Amino acid sequence: MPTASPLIIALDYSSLNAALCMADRLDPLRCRVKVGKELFTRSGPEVLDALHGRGFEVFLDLKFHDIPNTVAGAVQAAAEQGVWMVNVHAGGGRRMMEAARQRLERHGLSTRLIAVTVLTSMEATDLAEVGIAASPAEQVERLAMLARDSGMDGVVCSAQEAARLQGLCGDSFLKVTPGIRPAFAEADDQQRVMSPAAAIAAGSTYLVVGRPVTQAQDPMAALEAIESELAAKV
Ligand SMILES: O=C(O)c1cc(=O)[nH]c(=O)n1[C@@H]1O[C@H](COP(=O)(O)O)[C@@H](O)[C@H]1O
Repeated sequence: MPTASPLIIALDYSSLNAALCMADRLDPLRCRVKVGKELFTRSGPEVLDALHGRGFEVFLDLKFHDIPNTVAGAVQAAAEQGVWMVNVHAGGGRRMMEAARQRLERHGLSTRLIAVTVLTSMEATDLAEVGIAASPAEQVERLAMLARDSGMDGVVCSAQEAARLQGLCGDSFLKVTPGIRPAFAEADDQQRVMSPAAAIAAGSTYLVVGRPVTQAQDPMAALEAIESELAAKV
């Protein structure tokens, strides 16, 4: 039975053991989990089997960005390992995203496929340095429309852009929002942040939360504080 919770806990750990210790304290009925580049590079697919075995739905966050054929193969490989969601970079363009979508369809794979727009660690000056004159909000909007037209199920964006995308792309287009910072947490390297309750109110479908929980002195208390904040808003 998939959880109704919008929370995705980022298991950004440097070892399989550390990630599974955290997972063992979490409840698959109350959250999903995310496996990213560091953990996957260290542990390989074993971590996916271990998390699936514990009943978690897994977002495999490897942000594929390459030529269409390579990305299509990587997305197929992820989906065949049973992950719930996988992502690519929208900046890889229409042909790359369409190839990934077609590959999943051809093999009857139902893994959710989403595209990263503008990383939540970036602000306008970072975009300017890589030659993008648009504001983060404008660039997110552009890439979200391209992602939608290229067959993506949704996008990764900051919650600050979620309300605008809700209007443009509709309810069923997933808005997966990292950069979630409850009042008790530091921003760390995130630039475009929002609190859990504000993010849901803005139209986020899923909230990706890492360090505010995983680096907290008491991770379970931090998670419960976020759950209470969300429950108070319902
Ligand atoms: O695709 C992602 O998950 C992602 C995209 C993005 O724009 N920003 C972003 O922070 N993330 C991921 O979301 C998680 C956020 O973690 P914390 O900043 O620790 O809450 C990390 O695992 C990032 O890799």
